Amino acid sequence: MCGIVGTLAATPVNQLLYDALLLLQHRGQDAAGIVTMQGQKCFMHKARGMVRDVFRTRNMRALPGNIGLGQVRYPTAGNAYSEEEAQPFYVNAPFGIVLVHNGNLTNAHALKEELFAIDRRHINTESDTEVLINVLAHELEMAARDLPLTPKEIFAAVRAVQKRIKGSYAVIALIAGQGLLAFRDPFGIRPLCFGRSANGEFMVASESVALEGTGHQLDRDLAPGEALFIDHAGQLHTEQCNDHPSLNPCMFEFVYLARPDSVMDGISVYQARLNMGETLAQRVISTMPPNEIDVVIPIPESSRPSAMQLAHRIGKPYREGFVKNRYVGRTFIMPGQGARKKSVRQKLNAISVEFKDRNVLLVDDSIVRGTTSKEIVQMAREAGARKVYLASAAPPVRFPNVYGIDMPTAEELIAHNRTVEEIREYIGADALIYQDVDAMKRVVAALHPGLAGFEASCFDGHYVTGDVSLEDFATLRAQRTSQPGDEDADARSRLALQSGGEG
Ligand SMILES: O=P(O)(O)OC[C@H]1O[C@H](OP(=O)(O)OP(=O)(O)O)[C@H](O)[C@@H]1O
Ligand SMILES: NC(=O)CC[C@H](N)C(=O)O
Ligand SMILES: [Mg+2]
Repeated sequence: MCGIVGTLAATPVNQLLYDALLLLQHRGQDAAGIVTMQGQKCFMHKARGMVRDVFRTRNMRALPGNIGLGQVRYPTAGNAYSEEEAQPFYVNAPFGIVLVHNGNLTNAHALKEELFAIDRRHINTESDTEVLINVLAHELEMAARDLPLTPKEIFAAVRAVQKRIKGSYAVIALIAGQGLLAFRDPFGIRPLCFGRSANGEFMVASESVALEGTGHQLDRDLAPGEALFIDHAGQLHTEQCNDHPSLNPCMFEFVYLARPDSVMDGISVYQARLNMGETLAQRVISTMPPNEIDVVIPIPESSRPSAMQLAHRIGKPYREGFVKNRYVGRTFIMPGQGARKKSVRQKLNAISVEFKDRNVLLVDDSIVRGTTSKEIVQMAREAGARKVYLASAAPPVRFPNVYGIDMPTAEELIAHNRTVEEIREYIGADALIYQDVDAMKRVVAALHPGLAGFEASCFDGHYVTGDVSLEDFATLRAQRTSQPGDEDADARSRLALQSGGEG
């Protein structure tokens, strides 16, 4: 789940893109990049790091032009440590294209070979986004006749792209001298919305919060499979480019990834989290007498709405027992377990008075590798808690994710092949209560009657695109367990395949 944004305005867009990327920073902390265009020329700056560190004044000055796009990266394919895989990507032919991508292509490895053998295109990194831009470039070349490109030709190219690429993708691209293109995968797994400012400036972004925070009003989400093209005159064209679109947004966006003040596919993320708190409260009530709980304490940041609603429902006080160091980023989206583990204690500190001699119910939005919960339960005990109960607003995370959340192997998941009792023991809590998967789907779906379902594979093992092969699992797993500077991902991928594929 990276954060992507694109904009077309009547004045320079460099600051606008920077501001939008800051609003999307929670979606990717590893690298950031912006491209602007003036006439036919592209100006790019990208590097590893957070937005504030990547863009200095001199970099901002070197980004002229009234049209541009940007990305904050959370690496979920390819190599997390490679500067070259920071986005945007650029290809010079045809026309000059730059592109940003949120999601994961599950067939990137096969496409890479196909691109070389048939389309004569060389891919120089492990990034699935480099594959994607080359597929788009090839299909645009096939569809285009004369300049300027027509929306019809562009949408024909997107249609052809959608036939070749598999997995999840929300994409924004600029075609030099032509305009801004955006499209979304036919299952609507990754989010993408657009809106306008009062003076007609246009913005497309991963989350509505990026629009609102930069003075734009949300128009609507792109439909699954739909493409949008804004030509240089600012004229908006849209077209459905898929014959079988169906809306299955990623459940993990509602659980953790998105900001609570965003509205995605018509669903308020905040309301979804409140609803999860409500059903979690019912589980708590049916598991243990609420009288055994003195206080409900959220594990900051993402669990707050669910914890608040849970406390309200069981009639117990909601208190802030942990203070978050606001200068430490999100732990879960850091690459590498070492960094994640170290930063939990740097990030959260307990306020002893809220724990001393009390039975506390800690609430988190999710338990993935168990890194946070294990530390936090220990910290609650050290702060003097009598009993430490833990509740998770999401069900157990048992299956790897291939659509843009960095959990490529089952073994790293604390709930994989473990019973709830075994997980409780590992974490060291006195009781562990999980959300029910069907209840979660029901209460979030209730906020949008038009949903086909959810991409909730990490909870239920069902992969909505229906075409993820053992080889796809193995390739991703090999890539994502590679170390900095490790050139041997392909060899490991073959080994993993021989030894049985899926995590
Ligand atoms: O079981 P784990 O592997 O530890 O992963 C789950 C934890 O990671 C996330 O927090 P994070 O610190 O990333 O962000 P937040 O501040 O938005 O809650 C999430 O909210 C859980 O607390
Ligand atoms: N999480 C994402 O959207 C990542 C995009 C792309 N697969 C990358 O790893 O750079
Ligand atoms: Mg958290």
